[in-house]
Amino acid sequence: MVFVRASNVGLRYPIPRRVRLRGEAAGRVGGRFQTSAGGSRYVTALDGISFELGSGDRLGLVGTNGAGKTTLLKVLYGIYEPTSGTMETQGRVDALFNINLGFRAQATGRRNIVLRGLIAGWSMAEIETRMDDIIAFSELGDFIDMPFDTYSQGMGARLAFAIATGFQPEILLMDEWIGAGDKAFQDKAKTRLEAMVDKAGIIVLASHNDDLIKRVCNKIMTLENGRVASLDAIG
Ligand SMILES: Nc1ncnc2c1ncn2[C@@H]1O[C@H](COP(=O)(O)OP(=O)(O)OP(=O)(O)O)[C@@H](O)[C@H]1O
Repeated sequence: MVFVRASNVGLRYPIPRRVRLRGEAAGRVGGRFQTSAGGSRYVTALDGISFELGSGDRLGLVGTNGAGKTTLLKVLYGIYEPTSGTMETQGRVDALFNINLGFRAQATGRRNIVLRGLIAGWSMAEIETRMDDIIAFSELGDFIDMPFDTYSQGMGARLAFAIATGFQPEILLMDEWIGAGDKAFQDKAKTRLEAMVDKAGIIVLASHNDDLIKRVCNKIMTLENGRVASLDAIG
């Protein structure tokens, strides 16, 4: 069974001692500055976040700059442990929220496919059987044997998307990366995402693009300064 369960999740980033804050009025963007009883200072990026997702759910994360969307994706992916509350996920998770994350710059596209497959827990034989499909979907042709750091942003995005979906994650986490692909690729990517959802996966998509959210998602969560302002079904 595939699920995501967030219970009262909080995440605080420590503020280095050398940083001097001059007490400006609270801004419209970002998390909240807080000071603990012991005098340590934090940016509270997530505060009391609770929600549950099951098979076929596609959650759109929206909110102003600094509202906590990327931080929530990172907690979901396991990059950060919540500083309070619990985040439980069941299912194979892959992420597409920083195109360069998890790629070896000097390795070829082909080698990166192998490395990502191994990290996701697939055997070499299983990786080989998916390799042609991933390369074909990326449309990189001979560029697949060029080093990753020679790719344009959109080419990197194509490979990242082809890999993340090619290894059939059950939970796919994404942000604005999709804007990096050209129009033809975005259409193709959307069709592939829909097919993935049909197989009863979970998608969490953080975006400022309302159209994209409406096309892909069935739930929408608005974050405000790290808190859930609303969580609604759409569609
Ligand atoms: N490494 C860090 N150290 C300190 N504060 C951080 C760090 N990373 C993020 N923050 C803060 O956490 C808050 C939430 O940031 P986050 O990147 O999650 O926002 P976001 O909703 O994804 O924003 P955007 O729409 O601009 O991408 C912001 O106030 C940001 O300054």
